[in-house]
Amino acid sequence: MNNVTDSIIYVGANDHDIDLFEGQYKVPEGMAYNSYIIKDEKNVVIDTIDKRKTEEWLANVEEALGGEALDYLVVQHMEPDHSASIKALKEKYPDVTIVGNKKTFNMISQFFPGMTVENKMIVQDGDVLALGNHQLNFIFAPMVHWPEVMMTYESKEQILFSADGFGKFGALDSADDDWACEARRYYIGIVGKYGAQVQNVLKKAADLDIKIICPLHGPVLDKDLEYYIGLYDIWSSYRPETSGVCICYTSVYGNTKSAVELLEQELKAAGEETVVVNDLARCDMAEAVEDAFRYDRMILATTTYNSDIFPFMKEFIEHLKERNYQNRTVGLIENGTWAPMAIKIMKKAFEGSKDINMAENNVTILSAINDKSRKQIKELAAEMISKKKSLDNAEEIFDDENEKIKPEKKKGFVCTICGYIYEGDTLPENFVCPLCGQGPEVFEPVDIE
Ligand SMILES: Cc1cc2nc3c(=O)[nH]c(=O)nc-3n(C[C@H](O)[C@H](O)[C@H](O)COP(=O)(O)O)c2cc1C
Repeated sequence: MNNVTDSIIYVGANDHDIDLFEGQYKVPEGMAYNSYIIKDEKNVVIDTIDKRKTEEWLANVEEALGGEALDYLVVQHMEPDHSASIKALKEKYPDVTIVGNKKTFNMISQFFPGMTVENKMIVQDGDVLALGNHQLNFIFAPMVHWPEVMMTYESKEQILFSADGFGKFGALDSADDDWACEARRYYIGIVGKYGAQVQNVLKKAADLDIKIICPLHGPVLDKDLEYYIGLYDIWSSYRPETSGVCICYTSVYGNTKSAVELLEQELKAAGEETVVVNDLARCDMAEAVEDAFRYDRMILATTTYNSDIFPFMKEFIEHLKERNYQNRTVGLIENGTWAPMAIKIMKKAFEGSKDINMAENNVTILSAINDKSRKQIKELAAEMISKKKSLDNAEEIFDDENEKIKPEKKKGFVCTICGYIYEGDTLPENFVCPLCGQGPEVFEPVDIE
């Protein structure tokens, strides 16, 4: 049993058997499902655990309670990797009071049909639950990444229980000690679409004095918190984190791949330090998506395929758009043997995306590289070098007195059910969300980058 502090005990479990997390993410280092017990006059467990580890978790809870009663279960997130063991816990501790918000209990009735919750506490954003010395402050975090999500700030020991926020892929006993890589792939994959909502939560958290962050996946974070919060601020405001070029390609017979290799050589010869290359047919798609968001520039290289683009490239672009890919420079390379049209199709795909700076010097290969396309590749490399952003001011613009001014944020309202964002200073009366049909009551004000 690992103690987070004298009164806060980790009761989660590692899962090394899971092959795909959330049905799509490869997790070679497994997953940790975290849960925490707070011991005080009233004892609390923060979230349950995936059904794959219910028995181990119940044993951990029992050991941590040491024969004392369990008074509360706080349900921060209803996704089954956290809520699946609610029924089992209730059977073992029938007097436990379940703490959640209105949406939580709607979902409980759906995931556990027929289960009655006799002892429930429905909390509002900002409500406080006193446990004795400890005090739980509930912070709603809608669409980070489900509608019902709330975080919990324990104000005596200054601990933020951050639900899925600040989590990462990988079991706690895995050899992987590079937090950022698997936290970035996890964030961009699972939370990436909801940058505005994460910014909302970061704003609320900025007013708190936080000493420890206890996420529902990955390690407890108890030092250098500004590093982790800083990364979340970059990721959730869709700013590039690292200067570099991410090249993602597909190639059936190797000619488009040769063009990518030539471009990579040209970029490195011109002094580009970081060039990462992903073969979309063979790489982990989530890793390629992570790279696309990490770097400030991207090259997409693909074959024309039955008058469309190659399937893996189509899938990749959809993954980027679903996660609001924006604020990047993009260069395109197409291959075609009788009617190349990949550049036209890829440009169209990004038409609705924000702040995509399409390169002027794109490349068309007619089956195999020739002198003309070789020259285009050199020109594209030169343009990508010239468009390198110095990231310390990438997101800021300088006025003529060379004063750093932040681009002003626009006002908007976010639907806490589906994440749709309405841009405008006021939300029209009786506004209905075009995505999920909910009314104005589910919208919250948000600043838009
Ligand atoms: C199944 C298949 C369908 C293709 N469809 C088209 C097409 O519709 N239009 C076109 O100009 N080229 C088409 N091509 C040719 C490719 O775009 C490309 O020129 C060729 O595969 C060489 O590039 P690679 O070596 O990178 O695969 C097709 C190729 C394959 C294998």
